[in-house]
Amino acid sequence: MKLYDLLRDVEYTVVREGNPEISDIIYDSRKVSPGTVFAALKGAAADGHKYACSAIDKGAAALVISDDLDFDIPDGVAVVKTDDTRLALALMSRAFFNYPERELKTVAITGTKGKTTTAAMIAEIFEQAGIKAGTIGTLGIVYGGNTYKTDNTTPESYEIQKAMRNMADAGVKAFVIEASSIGLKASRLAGMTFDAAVFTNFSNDHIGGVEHKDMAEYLYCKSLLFRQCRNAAANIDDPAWEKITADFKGDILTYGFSEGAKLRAKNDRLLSDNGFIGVHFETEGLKNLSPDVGVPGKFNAYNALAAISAVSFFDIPDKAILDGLKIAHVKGRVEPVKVPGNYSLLIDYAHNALSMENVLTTLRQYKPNRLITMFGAGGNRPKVRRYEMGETSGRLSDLSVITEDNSRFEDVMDIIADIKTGLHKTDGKYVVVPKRKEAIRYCMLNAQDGDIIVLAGKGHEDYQEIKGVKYHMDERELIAEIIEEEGL
Ligand SMILES: CC(=O)N[C@H]1[C@@H](OP(=O)(O)OP(=O)(O)OC[C@H]2O[C@@H](n3ccc(=O)[nH]c3=O)[C@H](O)[C@@H]2O)O[C@H](CO)[C@@H](O)[C@@H]1O[C@H](C)C(=O)N[C@@H](C)C(=O)N[C@H](CCC(=O)O)C(=O)O
Ligand SMILES: Nc1ncnc2c1ncn2[C@@H]1O[C@H](COP(=O)(O)OP(=O)(O)OP(=O)(O)O)[C@@H](O)[C@H]1O
Repeated sequence: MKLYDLLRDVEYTVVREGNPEISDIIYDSRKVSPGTVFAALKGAAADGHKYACSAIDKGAAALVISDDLDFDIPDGVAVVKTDDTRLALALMSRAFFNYPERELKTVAITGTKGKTTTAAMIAEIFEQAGIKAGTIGTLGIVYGGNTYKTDNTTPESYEIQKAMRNMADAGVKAFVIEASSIGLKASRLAGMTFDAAVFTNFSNDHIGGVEHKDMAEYLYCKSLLFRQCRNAAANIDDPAWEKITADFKGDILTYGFSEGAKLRAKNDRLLSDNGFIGVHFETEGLKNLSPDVGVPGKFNAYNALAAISAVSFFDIPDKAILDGLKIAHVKGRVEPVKVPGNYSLLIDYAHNALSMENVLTTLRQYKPNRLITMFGAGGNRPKVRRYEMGETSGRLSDLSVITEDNSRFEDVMDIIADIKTGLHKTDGKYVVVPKRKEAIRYCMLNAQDGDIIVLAGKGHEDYQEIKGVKYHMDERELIAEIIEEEGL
C-alpha cells in the first residue's frame, strides 16, 4: 500500500515528500526491515524518535513523527508529522489491514473486574448461536481453538488490527475485546466504532507507576470507550456507571439487580448440583430469562448480565444465551472438570494467598460437604508466599493436600516444609502428597458426596518447571488418566 493511502484517516503535514510503497507498519525500530514505515511513539521508558535514525539505517521507507528530528533526513525517506503518533499508528493499522471491524460484529468490555469472564461468556453465546467468535484480552488472542499470547490485555493497535484481520480471514464473525483503561488511554483502540460497549464495574486499581495518576484519570480513561460505540450497556448497581457512560449519545441499556435497570435480575441463588457449581437468577424487563451460569459466585451473575446485555444488540436466540452461560468459563479459573461421582472438581490459577482467599471464600458460600484445596508453591520465589498460602488454605479449607508446583531449582520437600509452617498457624487438617498427579489421585479417590475440590496453582498452564526444564503437564490430562487407570 502506498504511504498516502495508509495515511488516509490521519491528520498530518508533510515534512519530506515521498509516497513509497509500504510493506508493513513498525513501531519498534529493532523490528524495522526495508520498505516499512516506522511510527515513532513516546512511551513510558523510551521515545521512539530517538530510534528514528536507526530505523532509517535498517531501511525504513518512511517515518511518522510528532517531534522534529535532530538529524538530517537522508534522501529517499518520506517523513510526515502528526500530533499523536499512537493515534496515527491505530488509524494506519486499520487501513493497512483493510478495516477488519467492518467484517465483524464487535464488542468491547471495560471495567475493573469481570472483563475476561464476561468476554468468555459473550464469545460462548455467539458460538452457541453458530457465530464463530474471537477474543482479545488477558488470555491473549483466542480464536479457532488456538491462543496466541500477547504482552498486554489490550495490545497495541497494530496487533489488534492484525489479529482482527486474521480472525476475519479465518471465518470469525464476532469479535470481543477487553478494553483496559491503559489501552484506551494509549489509543490502542482508536478509530474503531464498536457495535456494543459494556461497563462492568469500577474500583480502586491500576493507580500509580506507569499506570494512572489518580482515580479521576482512571475513570476518565474508561469513559473513553463510550465515545466510540453504537450501543452501550452498563451495570446500574455500580455508582460510577453514569460518569463512565456520560459521553454516550444514546439510550444506555442498564442492567443489574436495582429496580431501575432495563435488564433486571432477581431471585439469584447459588447453584451446586452433581458437579455443577454456579449461580442462577431470573431476568425481567428487556428479556425474561432464567439462566444457570456455570461459574461460581454472585459476581458471576453480574458478568452474565453484562454478557446478556451485550448480545442483546445482536440477533441471538435466547437458547444460545442460556446454553452459552451454562458452559462458558475461563480456562484455568474455577474451571469445572467433569468427573464421575457426586463432587465438584475445579482447576484454578490461584497461586498466591489473595487469589486463594478470593476463590476459597466464594466456594465456602456453597456450603460444601468439605472444601479440599490441593496446592503447592513455586520455587525460587519469596518464601512468604508459601507461608501465606499455607495459612490461607489452613483457615479456609477442610483439608489441604500439599503437593508440588513449579519447584524450579528448589527441593520440593523444602517448599512443602515452608507451606506447612504457614499451615501450622491454623488448626487446618492436611496431608502431603509430593507428586502432583498422585495428589490429584488422592483427592479423587477420597472424594465424598458434596465435596468441592480445588486444584490450585496451575490453572491454564500446561507445564511444570523443574530445574530449568519445562515438562508438559496438563491437569485435565492427568485427571483423564486417573479416571482411566482407576476405572472410575
Ligand atoms: C506503560 C505502558 O503501557 N507501556 C506499554 C507501551 O510501551 P511503551 O510505549 O511505554 O514502551 P517504551 O519502552 O517506552 O518505548 C517507546 C517506544 O519506543 C520504541 N523503541 C524502544 C526501544 C528501541 O530500541 N526502539 C524503539 O523503537 C518502542 O517500541 C515504543 O514504541 O507499549 C507497549 C506496546 O504496546 C506495551 O507492551 C507496553 O505495556 C507494558 C508491557 C505494560 O506493562 N503496560 C501496562 C501498564 C498495561 O498496558 N496494562 C493494561 C491493563 C492490564 C489490566 O487491566 O490488568 C493492558 O492493557 O495490558
Ligand atoms: N463482576 C465482578 N465483580 C467483582 N469481582 C469480579 C467480577 N468478575 C470477576 N471478579 C473477580 O475478579 C477476578 C478476575 O476476573 P476477570 O479476569 O474476569 O476480570 P478482569 O477484569 O479481566 O481482571 P484482570 O484485568 O485483573 O485480569 C475473578 O477471579 C473474581 O475474583
